[in-house]
Amino acid sequence: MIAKIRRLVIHKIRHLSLARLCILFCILTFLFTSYIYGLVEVNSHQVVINILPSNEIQIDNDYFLKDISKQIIPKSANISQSKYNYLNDKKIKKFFVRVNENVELIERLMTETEYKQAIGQKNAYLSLIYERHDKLKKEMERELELLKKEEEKDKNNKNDANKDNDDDEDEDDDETKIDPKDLKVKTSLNDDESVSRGEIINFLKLEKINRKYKHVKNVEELLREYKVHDQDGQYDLNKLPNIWKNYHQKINELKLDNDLTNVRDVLNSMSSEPVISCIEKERGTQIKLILTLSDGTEVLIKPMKVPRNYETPPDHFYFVDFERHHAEIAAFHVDWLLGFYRVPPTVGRVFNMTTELMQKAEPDLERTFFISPGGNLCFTGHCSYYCDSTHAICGKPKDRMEGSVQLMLPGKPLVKWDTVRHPYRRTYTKKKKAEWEINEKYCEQTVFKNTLYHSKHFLDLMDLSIFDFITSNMDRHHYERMISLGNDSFMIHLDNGRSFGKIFSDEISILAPVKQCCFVRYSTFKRLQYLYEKGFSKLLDHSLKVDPLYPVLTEDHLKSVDRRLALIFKEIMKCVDKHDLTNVIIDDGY
Ligand SMILES: Nc1ncnc2c1ncn2[C@@H]1O[C@H](COP(=O)(O)OP(=O)(O)OP(=O)(O)O)[C@@H](O)[C@H]1O
Ligand SMILES: [Mn+2]
Repeated sequence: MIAKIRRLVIHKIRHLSLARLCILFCILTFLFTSYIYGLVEVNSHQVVINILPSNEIQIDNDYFLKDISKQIIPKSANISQSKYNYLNDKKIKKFFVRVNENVELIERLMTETEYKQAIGQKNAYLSLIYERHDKLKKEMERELELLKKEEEKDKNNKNDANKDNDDDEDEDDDETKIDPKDLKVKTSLNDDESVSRGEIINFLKLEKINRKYKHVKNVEELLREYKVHDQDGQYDLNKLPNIWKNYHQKINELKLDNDLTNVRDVLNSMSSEPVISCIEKERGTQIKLILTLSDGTEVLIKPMKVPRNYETPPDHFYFVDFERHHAEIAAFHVDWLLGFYRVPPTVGRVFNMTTELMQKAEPDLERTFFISPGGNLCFTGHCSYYCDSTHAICGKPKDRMEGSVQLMLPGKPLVKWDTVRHPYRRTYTKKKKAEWEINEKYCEQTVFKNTLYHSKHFLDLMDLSIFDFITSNMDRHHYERMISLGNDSFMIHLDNGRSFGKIFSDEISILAPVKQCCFVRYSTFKRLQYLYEKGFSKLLDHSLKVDPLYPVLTEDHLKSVDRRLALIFKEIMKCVDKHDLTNVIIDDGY
C-alpha cells in the first residue's frame, strides 16, 4: 500500500515538473515570438511592452512646475545628489553665487532719462526703416504707373498697326508687375550702418518698463472681436469644440496655456478620444497626419519610425534625418520644465491602424495602405521624403502603431500666423556653410542690425537656442508667431521631430546664437539654475512618466540633457568673462 502511494506521489511530481516545464516553454516561446514581431521593443536599458494602457492616463500633479517664481519642488521627485557628478562643478556653483550677489544690479529698472534715451534710439532706427520702406514703395508705385502708361501707348500703337501678334507679349508683362502693397518691410539696417551692444542692451531693458503698461492679449479677446465684426457665428463658443473653452482661449501673447488642469485634460483626451477622421497634412517633407477626435479636437500625428535608442548615423545630414515621435513628446516636456510653454501639448498614443487610421482615412491616403509580407498593416502616404514602400510605416505588430499626438493650435481666419526665417538657419545643402558658421561677428553685424530684434524677440531667440541645444535639434529653419496676438508675441516651438538624434555627443553649433550674441534672459537663467540644482534629467524622467509611451527617452538621452545644461553655463560664463555679468544676463521683465 505504502509503495503504491509512493509510486503515485513520484508520478504526480514528475507530472507537475512536466507541467512546469510546459509553462516555462510557453512563456519563452511567447517572449521570443513577441520580440520577433515587435510586440516587445528592446530599448537600451529596459524592455517595454507596447500595449495600449487604460484610457485614463494617471497624471501626477506634483511634477509640473507651475511658475518659476514659486519654485515648487515636486514632492515625489526624490533627488539623489550623488548621482549627478556635474553638480560638483565648483566653477558653476561659484558662478551662481556671483549672479546671486549681483541680483540687484541685474533687476535694476532703468531711470527715466535712460528710458527716454533708449526709446529715442529705438524709434530713430525704426523710422529710418519705415522712411526707406515708404520711399521704395513710392518709387515702385511711380514705376508701375509709368509701366501702365507705356502699356496703354503700346496697345494703342499695336491696335493701329497689326492686331494679330500680341498674345506672347502680354504674358511677359504680367511677370514684371509687382504690387507695391505686397512689399514687405525690410527690417534690417543697411550694411554701412551699425548698432552697438550697449544700445541693444538698452532696448532689451526698456521692455521691462514697457511690460508694466502692456495689455496682454489672448485668444478669448480675438474671439470677442471677431464676433463684433462678423456675425456669421463661425466662432460661436457654444458650437465650438470644448478645446476652445478649455485651452485655445487662454493662449496669450506671452505663452500657450500652462494651467496644469487644462493641460492634463488635453493630454488625456488626445491620448484616448476616438478618431473621427484622418487626413494627411499638406506640404510636409515627411508623413504627418491630422486627426479629428470625437470631441472635435484636431491633432497632428507623427508616426513612430525608429526605436527610442536610434541615433542619427554620422554620415547623415540633419536635413535627411528621420522625424521621431518620441522626440516630439520629449520636447514638450523639456519646454514645460524650462518654463517656456511654447510647445503645444504633445502625448504618445498607440493606434489601431485599421480602425483608427485606415477606416477613417481620406480616400487618397487609404489607397496607400497595404499588408506587408510579414503580415503587418503598413502605409506610405504622400510626401517628398520617405513616403515609399521601403520606408513604409508598419504596425508593430499587425496594426498597432505608436505615434506622437500634438494639439493643433488655432489658425486662420481667427488667428494669423507669421513665419520668420531663423537668422541662424543652416543651409540645408551638403557643401555650403551659412554665414553665421564662418563669421564669428555675425551677431553684431547682422542680428543687431535687424530692428525685429530690437525687442523681446532677441531674448526669445536665445531661449530657442537653449531649448534646441538641450534637445539637440539642428532643424530650426523658421520660427512662427501668432501675430494676431501682437507683433511681439512669443515664438512657438513647433516641429521638434528631429531632436534627440544625438545621444553621446552635443552639437555646440546649435548654441551659436548664445555664444555669439552673449545674451541670456534672466528668468531663463534662473530656471536653468533651478533645473541644474534639482537634477534636470531626474525631473525630466519624472515628467515623462505621465506619458502612455513611457519611457520616452532612454537613460543615455536623459544623461545628455544634464551634460548639455552644464555646457550652457560654461558658454554663459565665457560670455561673462568677455562682456561682464550685467551685460550678458538681461532682465527684460519676461
Ligand atoms: N501643433 C500645430 N498647430 C498648428 N499648426 C501647426 C502645428 N504643427 C505644425 N503646424 C503648422 O504646420 C507647419 C509644418 O509643420 P512641421 O514643421 O511639423 O512640418 P514639416 O512639413 O516637417 O516642415 P518641414 O518638413 O518643411 O520642416 C508649421 O510650420 C505650422 O504652420
Ligand atoms: Mn520639419
